[in-house]
Amino acid sequence: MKILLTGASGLLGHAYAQAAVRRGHSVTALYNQHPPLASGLERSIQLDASQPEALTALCLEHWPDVIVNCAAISNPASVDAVPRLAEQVNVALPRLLAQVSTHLGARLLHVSTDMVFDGLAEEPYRSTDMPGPTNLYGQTKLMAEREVLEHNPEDPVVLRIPILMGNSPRGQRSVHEKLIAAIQAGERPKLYCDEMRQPCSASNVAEVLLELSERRDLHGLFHWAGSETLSRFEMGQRILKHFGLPLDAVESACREDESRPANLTLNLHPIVSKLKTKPVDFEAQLEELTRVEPLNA
Ligand SMILES: NC(=O)C1=CN([C@@H]2O[C@H](COP(=O)(O)OP(=O)(O)OC[C@H]3O[C@@H](n4cnc5c(N)ncnc54)[C@H](OP(=O)(O)O)[C@@H]3O)[C@@H](O)[C@H]2O)C=CC1
Ligand SMILES: Cc1cn([C@H]2C[C@H](O)[C@@H](COP(=O)(O)OP(=O)(O)O[C@H]3O[C@@H](C)C(=O)[C@@H](O)[C@H]3O)O2)c(=O)[nH]c1=O
Repeated sequence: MKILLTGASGLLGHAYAQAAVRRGHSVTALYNQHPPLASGLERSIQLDASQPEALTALCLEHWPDVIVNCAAISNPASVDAVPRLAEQVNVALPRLLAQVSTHLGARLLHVSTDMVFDGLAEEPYRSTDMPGPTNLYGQTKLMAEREVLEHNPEDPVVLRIPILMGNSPRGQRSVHEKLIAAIQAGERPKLYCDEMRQPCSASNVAEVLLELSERRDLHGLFHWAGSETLSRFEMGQRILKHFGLPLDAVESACREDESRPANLTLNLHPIVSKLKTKPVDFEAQLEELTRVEPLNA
């Protein structure tokens, strides 16, 4: 298949590009500031999502079978810092991709987040549960879901995912990379013992996205996550243990404000029983981590 991938230089986009190339698909990778590092790409094209005209022209010229959207201003602090750009990348871009993919008859897969929920539920969140984002990042991602489902009514996939583990292309993005860098910079990070997450590896989510790219019969709004829920403090302790670092290099803390949802555990039905790809536990996610120099060092 001809796949057009946005956000190919990011943590998830890089993992998806590698998986899709391995499966023999033709991947055209879009990026903004950082050229993608995956090998075997058909083409890499610099394209700022805040300039929609160029993207439309590219889609019409390239006419992909599948469009996978991994581009975003991808965390709450960044969205708060650049709200206008976040609206363009997190909301206007998915809307445009939904409109163009409908016109092309292409399959659209859009990545969303567990942070569309308020974190107050007693039970794991189902994909039919009422969202209630507690920060601007979650609000932009929820708006994007609605844009995709409205403008691509045919057979879109919106996949909500949790915080991702994994080795990022430039070695600065993911949980263990940020944690170890802070410790190496002499900090003693405070990790929240009252913030529960269901982390998953970028490689496992990439496999799910790839399977869904190929399974046009499966479409709609789905949840995917790891098989374990743990606190951010527990995640930190397990990462330190994995790398043989002293456990007292971090300290336990409680969340200071309600903009950080407490418990975002997701219910993975119905998709978990329909896919060959299975959720991975935290140990398997740790095993993937290597403290390598950034790929483009
Ligand atoms: N990582 C996580 O823990 C989680 C991520 N998600 C979601 O998963 C998806 C991927 O996230 P993740 O891989 O972490 O993101 P990253 O922050 O690692 O990468 C973001 C990507 O978006 C691209 N991008 C940013 N701004 C623009 C722009 N103006 N024009 C074009 N491209 C742009 C970046 O390109 P460049 O760097 O080249 O500028 C990069 O490729 C996002 O939708 C995110 O919301 C959801 C839950 C958790
Ligand atoms: C988890 C955590 C964060 N922080 C601080 C560090 C940082 O300044 C800020 C944000 O934390 P993080 O960088 O982990 O980002 P976070 O706000 O947890 O967002 C995460 O969730 C999903 C939605 C994503 O999209 C990911 O990109 C990931 O950034 O909070 C603590 O002080 N203690 C903690 O335990």
